[in-house]
Amino acid sequence: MMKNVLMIGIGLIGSSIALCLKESNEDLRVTGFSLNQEELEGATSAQIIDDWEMDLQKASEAADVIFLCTPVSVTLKIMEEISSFNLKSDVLITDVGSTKKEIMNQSTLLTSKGYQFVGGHPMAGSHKSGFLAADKNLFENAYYILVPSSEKNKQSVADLHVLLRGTKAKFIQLTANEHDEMTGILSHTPHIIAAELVHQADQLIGDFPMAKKLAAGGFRDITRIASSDAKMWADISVSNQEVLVGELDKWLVSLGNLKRTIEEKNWQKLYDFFDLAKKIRDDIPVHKEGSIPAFHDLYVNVPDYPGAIAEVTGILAKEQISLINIKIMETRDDIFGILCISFKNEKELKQAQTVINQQTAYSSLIN
Ligand SMILES: NC(=O)c1ccc[n+]([C@@H]2O[C@H](COP(=O)([O-])OP(=O)(O)OC[C@H]3O[C@@H](n4cnc5c(N)ncnc54)[C@H](O)[C@@H]3O)[C@@H](O)[C@H]2O)c1
Ligand SMILES: O=C(O)C(=O)C[C@]1(C(=O)O)C=C[C@@H](O)C=C1
Repeated sequence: MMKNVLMIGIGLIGSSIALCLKESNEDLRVTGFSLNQEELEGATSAQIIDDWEMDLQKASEAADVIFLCTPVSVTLKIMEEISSFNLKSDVLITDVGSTKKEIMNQSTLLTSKGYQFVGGHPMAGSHKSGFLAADKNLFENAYYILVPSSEKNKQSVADLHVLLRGTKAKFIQLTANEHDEMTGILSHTPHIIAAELVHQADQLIGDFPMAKKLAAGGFRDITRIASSDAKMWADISVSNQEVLVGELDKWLVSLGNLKRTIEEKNWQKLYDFFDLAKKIRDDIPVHKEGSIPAFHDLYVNVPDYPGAIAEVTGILAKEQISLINIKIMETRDDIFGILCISFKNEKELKQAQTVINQQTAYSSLIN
């Protein structure tokens, strides 16, 4: 029988999930809801959703499954709103928010009415927003965290595994506290630090306009996530306030210690600091399959890059190797560049290097 899935929010995550649902479930009708008609029409034309509705009550009451894919503060409000509707008695409601404690607390508004709620968070994403960035491969091999609201949720968790199998994600269960503690350190704090680094650099650029050109490798790598959506991150920071205040307190202390070590020119202590960080970082399996997905980057040296981009992408297309990102890193003022091409997994990265080596004279490096 046809199941009605309601996607509340059809941005990057809602649209990417919609594509995965449609890929692996034939008997689904996906309806989109948001406040933006242009977005709803665009996502329908792009065949991400089957139809759309701007009446939340009507859409929610017709749904068998509801995905809440809006910024966290909006999700909290919508949970309250839909809890007053006459939803189907067996409706399954889930969300994708980056924090879980507030969401799970709010879910009692739904579970107290007998509705099933399972908190969710696919641990993959991007600094891009909106349905135009939708990607059905976004969650492949990533962890998809589920937070059941009670023991009675077992069947709903199992139903979500089946419904979401097209994501090719790995499902794990955590409590809301475990989730917020870990993501606070591994995801939320890095975003705060990346944004603060950009603010600091902006002051420098005011004094030395030339600095913009020098903001190459290291700065680019550590600040990519500062291009993320401001509303999403303001919401996350407020929602995970307790963990983040604790984390930032620890940072203030450790940065103070580091500052003193540099003031003292204590070379050995600084060496040990960087050496230990390197050992720990090298041991975190961010580049291996099945862990937090990372971009698998190939750096191709292209002295005459305008023609080289077409040549390299042409070879990859011919060999049916899909790239997920391509950028030019200019290291000098004259025409000289390094193409940084990102792949979804290590296998495609290595295949790409092999065919580029075989079919061009460009040198390349995996990093
Ligand atoms: N972007 C990521 O990397 C990522 C990864 C995992 C989880 N998340 C979480 O997923 C959720 C969505 O993030 P995204 O990146 O898809 O955001 P997005 O900005 O791409 O999309 C947000 C969607 O919510 C809709 N929306 C906003 N306000 C609304 C309102 N008041 N009523 C109805 N709809 C409204 C927008 O129209 C849009 O469709 C957030 O809770 C975020 O924390 C994001
Ligand atoms: O890759 C990125 O751009 C992300 O920021 C993705 C990221 C993360 O911090 O890992 C961001 C927030 C989400 O809740 C989950 C994933």
